[in-house]
Amino acid sequence: MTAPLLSVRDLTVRFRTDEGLITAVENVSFELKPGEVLGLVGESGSGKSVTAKALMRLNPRNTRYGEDSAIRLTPPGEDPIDVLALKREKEMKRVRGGAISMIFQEPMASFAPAITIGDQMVEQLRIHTSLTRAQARELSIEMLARTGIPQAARRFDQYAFELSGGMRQRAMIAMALSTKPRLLIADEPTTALDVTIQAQVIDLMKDLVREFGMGILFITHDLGVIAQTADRVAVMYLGRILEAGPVRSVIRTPAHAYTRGLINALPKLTDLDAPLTPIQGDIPSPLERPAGCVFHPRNPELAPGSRYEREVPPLTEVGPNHFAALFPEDVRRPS
Ligand SMILES: Nc1ncnc2c1ncn2[C@@H]1O[C@H](COP(=O)(O)OP(=O)(O)OP(=O)(O)O)[C@@H](O)[C@H]1O
Repeated sequence: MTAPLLSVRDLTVRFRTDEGLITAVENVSFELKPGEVLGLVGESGSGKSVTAKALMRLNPRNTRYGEDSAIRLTPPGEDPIDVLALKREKEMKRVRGGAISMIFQEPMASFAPAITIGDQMVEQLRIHTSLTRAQARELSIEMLARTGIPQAARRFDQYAFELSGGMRQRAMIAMALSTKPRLLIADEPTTALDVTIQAQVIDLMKDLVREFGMGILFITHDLGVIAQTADRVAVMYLGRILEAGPVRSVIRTPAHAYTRGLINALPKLTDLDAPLTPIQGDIPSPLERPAGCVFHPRNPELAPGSRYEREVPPLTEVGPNHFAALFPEDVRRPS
């Protein structure tokens, strides 16, 4: 069995604020193998970005991690890295931009406006590899070309604002992958792109995963994108994973009412007249997290006084490698 590249155990992330302690992520556990794409899906505020940033220790100073929380990164052939135990900036460099690269929704955020794309790529390679300047230049141009950027050598000398949106996205991916990270975190990387370019970028990422054997954590609120991209998916709501499993199994046979709600809220191309059915109610403030199952106030399938109002349901196996936050007696077995 392949050892997991990433193992997240009981991750709890809280923020100290003037209004009190905010719990953004609570007891989240998952694993990612080399060459695997794990989708993290959920509505705005569910804790996806906070989880991703914890993997690179990018959360701000007011962050408090749970005492039992552990994030372990094991790059193949290297010693494991206990990410939450890293103390100094120098140690964190091994993770940030080294073992892990991150790409964001807005590529402008990844590029400094007054430095050419090429200079930034070379700089990053010089920090994380032992390549000479000339070798770093050569590799950067090759990576730009690999991501489908025409005239890569000319683009290398341009600034981010000189590129179109789709082109910038590709340049960001080229930069993130040039250091050959073991894990790529992609936070809503295609949301701002039009659908054709989105499909191209997704195909490109899948090719590169296969070629480099890296793992990808793909974060999005769009289950449709996850269906196209991921091998496995974890569904988050208010800081908790409510369902996780192989992507087909979760989308075809969702076990949790929240996942069913997300699926029913998707437009159906086969029936354009069908009304969209949004999940009822609003996401509560993280300062007022519901007791029991965090989704219970919005769950139309629960009777008043249900156990889910008081007790946190465990992640129970509902199918092969497929888990949902349900008490075992509520798991519907296919008849
Ligand atoms: N530095 C911070 N201080 C206080 N609260 C924070 C901080 N960072 C994030 N939060 C809160 O943590 C919760 C989870 O935020 P997060 O950004 O991870 O959600 P998300 O699922 O990524 O949403 P989106 O899809 O909108 O990016 C939110 O309620 C957010 O307001």
